[in-house]
This record gives sequence, structure tokens and C-alpha cells, in this order.
Amino acid sequence: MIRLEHVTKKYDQRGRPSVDDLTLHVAEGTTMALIGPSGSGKTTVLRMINRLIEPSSGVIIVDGKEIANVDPVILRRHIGYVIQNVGLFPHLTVDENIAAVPRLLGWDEGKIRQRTEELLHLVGLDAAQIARRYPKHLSGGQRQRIGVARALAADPPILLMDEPFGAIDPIARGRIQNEFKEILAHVRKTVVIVTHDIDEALKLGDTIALMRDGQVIQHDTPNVILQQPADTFVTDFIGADHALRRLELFTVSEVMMLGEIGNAIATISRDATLHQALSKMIALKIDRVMVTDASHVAIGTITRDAILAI
Ligand SMILES: Nc1ncnc2c1ncn2[C@@H]1O[C@H](COP(=O)(O)OP(=O)(O)OP(=O)(O)O)[C@@H](O)[C@H]1O
Repeated sequence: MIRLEHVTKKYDQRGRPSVDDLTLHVAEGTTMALIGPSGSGKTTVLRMINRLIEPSSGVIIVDGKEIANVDPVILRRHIGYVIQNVGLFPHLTVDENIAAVPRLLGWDEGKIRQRTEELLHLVGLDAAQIARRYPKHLSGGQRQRIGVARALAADPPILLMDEPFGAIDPIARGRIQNEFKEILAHVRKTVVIVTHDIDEALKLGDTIALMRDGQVIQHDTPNVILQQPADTFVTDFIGADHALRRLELFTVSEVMMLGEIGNAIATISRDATLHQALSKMIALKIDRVMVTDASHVAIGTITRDAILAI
């Protein structure tokens, strides 16, 4: 759990605060995406949580403890940190990079080796192929995965990520976002992820906090942000197609009528999004499709009206 209470950060005593009386709560085991224009204070918020930056005033509580009273080195051992371009140690191999924090913590070598292999597998890399390479011999996407593996190495309860996938090309980024979501489903962490990308925020965030001028304008679930944007700033930020984006948050199985197998002329998987279902209906000029399960067996129907009613 992370809680900020009336936190202000002024880099310059005479200037405007970069973070302005901010109160924010990230519930245990959830992911909050922090999004907003350049200079709105996102990175400052993130770095105050692991004490790379000290607030000018206010209180930050991590796992029930006020962090001003926790030794920063001890605090950071409980907080994984992933940044853009990763910051891997160039003179260490992949496995040595991942092992850095466990070694600091005095783990024995057998346990470290086992953990390194497990993490490489978790982030979708082949240990036999990659463990002994140096960072400069990896692709950008591979480096980013190693960055995530390294942050998870000592199993910290909290993960802070500053535009972790920003430097990766859009196709690889989509894939790595999906994989990261999958990883989070297995390892329960409290995560704050800073991003410029609304699609990334919608995909990864259990909640999204939109920042402007050092303040949070709205902090809600993706569904509420898309359905009830707090003001025109939020509306502009989420884009004109926000009604359609909302349909990406739900799957067919959540809206379909189970057991009702009519004579629809097309089928769709129950795991497809409502956006995909509606696209199919529009393309085929029909108002219902048959829903199938993983074995392609028809299990029900979904109608255009049910989608539009959501
Ligand atoms: N070390 C510093 N000294 C002085 N001002 C700073 C410092 N770091 C950040 N700022 C200022 O604080 C404000 C917020 O910066 P911050 O990096 O937190 O924003 P951001 O939302 O993360 O931006 P971006 O999306 O561009 O990374 C900006 O006006 C920035 O110029």
C-alpha cells in the first residue's frame, strides 16, 4: 500500500510547486497508472516514493510506515524500480545484473541461480541463450525485460516504473505490456507506472491518476475515467474515441446471453473484447453474433444492443 498525504515538492522556493498538495492512495496489490502532460510532476511523485527525492512537505506512507523515518537504502530494497532505458550495469552479464540485489541481501549462490532462471523464464527469455550476455548484446525489448526481471529479483512488494516501455517500438511494446500484465497476475505487487500513453494506462492500470500542474485531476478506474471524465482536460487527454476505448475494457463473456444460440451468421470468441465484437457486427452489417468457447463450440449470443447498453 502506498499513500501520499498533502505532499508538496518545490524544487525552487520561489517558484511554483512541481507537486502541489497531492493526496493519493494506491491499494495493496493494485496497479496505478500515473499519466499527464510533460512536466506535470509524475516522475517527481514516483521518486519521492523511494526517497530519491524528498518532499518539501506532506507525508508518504509505504506499507504502513512513514518513509521519512525509514533508512532509504532499506526502503529501496522493498521497492523495485524500472526506468526507461533500464539502467542495466553495462559491465555485468544479464544474470549478474538480475542477481545484484539478491547478492546485496546475502542470498546463497544456489538460491540466486534458481531465482535468476525463474525470472528469465517469467519475462519470456531463454536463460541458456541469454544469461551470460552483456547488455550491449541485447535488443531494446530484451533489455527492458531484464530490467523488469532485475526489479522483481528480491521479490519486492512494491514496483515503481517510469515509462518502462517508452523506448520500445509500438508492436514489441504491445506484446511486452501483455506479458507484464500476465506477470502481475502471478506475482501480486503494488505498482505505480508512469506513462505518457493512454492506451498503456488503460491496459495496465487498475486505476488511472491523471496529473496536471502538480495536482491529480482525476483518480479512478479506467471504466469511470472513460465514462465520466472529470473535466475537459481529462476528455481531451483520453481522446475523442473514448466511448469506443471503453469497449476494449470488457470481454464478450461479460455481456453475452449464455445458452441462447440463435441463427447468427458469424461467430466470435467469448474472450474477444466488446470492441472486436462490435467491429465485426459493423463490418458484416448484422446486429448479433454467435459466441464460441475455446474449443470453438457455440455457447451463446451477443447483440449490438447489449454492447451499446453497457
Ligand atoms: N531536479 C529538478 N530541479 C528543478 N526542477 C525540476 C527538477 N526535476 C523536475 N523539475 C521540474 O518539476 C516539474 C515536474 O517535473 P517531472 O519530471 O516530475 O514531470 P513529469 O510529469 O514526469 O514530466 P515528463 O513526462 O516530461 O517526464 C517540471 O516543471 C520540471 O521542470
